[in-house]
Amino acid sequence: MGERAQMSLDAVVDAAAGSARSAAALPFYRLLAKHPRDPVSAFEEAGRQAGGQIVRLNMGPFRPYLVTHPDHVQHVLKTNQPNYVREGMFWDPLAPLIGGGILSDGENWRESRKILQPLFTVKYVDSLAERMADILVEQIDEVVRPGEPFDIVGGIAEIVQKTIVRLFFGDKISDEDIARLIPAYEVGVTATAIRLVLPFVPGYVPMPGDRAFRRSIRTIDDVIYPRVRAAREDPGDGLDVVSAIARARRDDVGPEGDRRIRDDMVGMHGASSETTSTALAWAWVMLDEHQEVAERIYEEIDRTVGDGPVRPSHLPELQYMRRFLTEVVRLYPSGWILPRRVLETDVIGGVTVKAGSTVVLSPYITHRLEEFWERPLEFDPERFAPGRERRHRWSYIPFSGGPHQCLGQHLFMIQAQFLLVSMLSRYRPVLHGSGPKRARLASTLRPGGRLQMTMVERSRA
Ligand code: HEM
Repeated sequence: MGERAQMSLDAVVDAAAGSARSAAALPFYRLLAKHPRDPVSAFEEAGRQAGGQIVRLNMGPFRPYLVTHPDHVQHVLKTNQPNYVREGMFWDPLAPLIGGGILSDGENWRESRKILQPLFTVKYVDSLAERMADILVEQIDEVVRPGEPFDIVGGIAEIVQKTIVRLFFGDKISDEDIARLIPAYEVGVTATAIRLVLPFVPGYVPMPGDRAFRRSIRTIDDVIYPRVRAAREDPGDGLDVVSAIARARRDDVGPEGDRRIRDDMVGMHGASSETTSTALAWAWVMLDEHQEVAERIYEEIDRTVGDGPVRPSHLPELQYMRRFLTEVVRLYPSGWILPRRVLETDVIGGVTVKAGSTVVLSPYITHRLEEFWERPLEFDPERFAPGRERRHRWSYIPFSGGPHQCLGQHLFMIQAQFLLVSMLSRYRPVLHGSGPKRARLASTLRPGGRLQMTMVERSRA
């Protein structure tokens, strides 16, 4: 029997919820068995079979609803958002790392959001832009040795993370502490990845990676708490994020106040560095796979920036680069799944979702729905050219939407443009290894395999 037939057999009218139907069940465990080493392909296939309908992914004891149709996404993220909280099986494993601040939900999240929102307005982020451009160039010069291959995922992550830590902590953090913090964050976000695919395994059952995860938290806390205390003693008027938060939280005294700032700093690092690094790793893969796109980018950089250093005033002119990045995060949205717990039984698009269950939104799948995207699997930045494809507002959700919408969207765009232009105005990338690159499961979807790239000095005529 085909999977679709199986699904429709499983779908029954739920009398208790009036005319609402139960969601069809999709035997996800079979897809996992079919792609044993590649849960991302299993998930992609589930998305194709669901075709925008709400389905329950049957994983044995755990059966989350997969919600991908833009109308349904809008319902969960906006229309009835308070009913869908960011907690539950997917979030719980990360809770010891991210704590109870900006990446949580409820009252604490609301308070953090109110404090952090002013730090991410276009105006405020633009005021950091000069400094960000300088920090990035420094970091690129440290990591990139022209003519020598470097690991794309690791190398780009190093540049991005160091830049973010410098922006967040200003000169309140030493190079030695940065060198301890960054690997600890890396372990923190990767060690629990296995619990994402097996979210029904309770926290008390030991899993590979648990001890490394706990060690990483100890290191992070060892580095961050003293910085937080120092910022609270003397917040000054610095633009760095920890000082700004310390000023905003000057009334939250004692260890609890320290903890709230720590949670927001760690939450923001988690939300910003892995997502940005992953998107930028894919950017290099896309440049390599689409030479005609790369040529247009080179031409735009030559025309606007030339061989001088990129400055914030160049950014508005980098129109094609923006479309390119917008398309990169469509095809490879770093936040590929957005899980929520359902508080009260609800009906979405005629289908009942039950209280206590988990709803999984997936930008990755929504961005690939044929009904809403022309040639969805093709990489084509021009689809974002003014006046081109018209689309459903909620069919493009790389930065989520509604009250939890990403705070760092503008920061990402600026950082990504600075990084790419700084590198491409001086070098041409040569990627090693051939064939299409597959997404690999981490807390975000990184390009898989050992991807290496050599930066070759440009010859200018
Ligand atoms: C390619 C880059 C990025 C992508 C794809 C991305 C994506 C997302 C997504 C999907 C969410 C929503 C999570 C949810 O609804 O559960 C989110 C939230 C968030 N992002 Fe980003 N993000 C990126 C970069 C950044 C950067 C650079 C920052 C800078 C600090 C940042 C800060 C945040 C914060 C603080 C939240 C939590 C907002 C809240 O729940 O109130 N992000 N991001």
